[in-house]
Amino acid sequence: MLSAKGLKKSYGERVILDRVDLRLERGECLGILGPNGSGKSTLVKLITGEERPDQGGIWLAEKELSAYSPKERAKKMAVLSQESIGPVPYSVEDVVKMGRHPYQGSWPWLRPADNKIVQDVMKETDVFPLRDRFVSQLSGGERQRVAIAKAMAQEPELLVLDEPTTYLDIQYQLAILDLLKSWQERKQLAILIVLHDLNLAAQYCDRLLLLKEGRTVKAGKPEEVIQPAWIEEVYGVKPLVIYHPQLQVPQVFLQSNRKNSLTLHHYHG
Ligand SMILES: Nc1ncnc2c1ncn2[C@@H]1O[C@H](COP(=O)(O)OP(=O)(O)OP(=O)(O)O)[C@@H](O)[C@H]1O
Repeated sequence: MLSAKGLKKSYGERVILDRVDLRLERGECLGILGPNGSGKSTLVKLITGEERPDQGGIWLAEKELSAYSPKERAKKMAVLSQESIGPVPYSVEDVVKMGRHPYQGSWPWLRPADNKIVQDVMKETDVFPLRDRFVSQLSGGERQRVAIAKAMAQEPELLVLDEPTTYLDIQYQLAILDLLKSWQERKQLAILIVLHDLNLAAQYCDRLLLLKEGRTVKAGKPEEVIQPAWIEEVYGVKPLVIYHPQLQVPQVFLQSNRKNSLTLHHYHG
């Protein structure tokens, strides 16, 4: 569905991404991990065509990304950022309808078949009861569901998300990721997702790519990537990695670097 080879990007003298390769099959979820400033969002910008690489190539469904018109590209790929829909004064239904833009023909642009898709995705994402509300009146979690509904209405084959759960509480984080997972399985959707939460990434992603200073340090299945040595190399912290008792995926337990000194302090009264 998506492949990238030898991606390099610099801003001025600074190399932000250096020889990054990736491959994503239909129906697969690839998580991009790495510390602040490691180049994750820059990688996303290259893949969505917002920025061009200095070197290397990107292929979307076997065709070079730069060969797509914006409309053709939008039929293949939908993009969702942290705050993908601002507090705009449009109704939820109008925003979801915007997802049908790439399929817009001549007037009347929203055919009955388009309208049915809009109604169906609003029900699937549970925003149907909110359909007449202004997006500006919704909570962050509700807005993110609307953003997903709009992306679903676009009927992409690849969905690219940059930290979609950052501002959400744990209930909404799981709700959004579960929604994406079922969409992935039902439609064989390919997902490329930037996540900061290593534990959620290990649970939801089929493969992970770990970046440090613009380079791939490790790529592979969660059990290959979420290992103490790689985490320490990339983040500079010493985690405990334990397998989830029910899901059998690696989970990271953090412990403060100050733990020993605090214990000593306590001990000496
Ligand atoms: N347009 C730009 N011009 C100059 N430098 C930039 C530009 N965009 C990003 N950078 C720099 O590139 C580096 C990587 O940024 P990027 O946003 O890709 O990191 P990230 O891994 O997504 O970080 P975070 O986890 O904090 O969101 C940072 O040091 C950033 O300051």
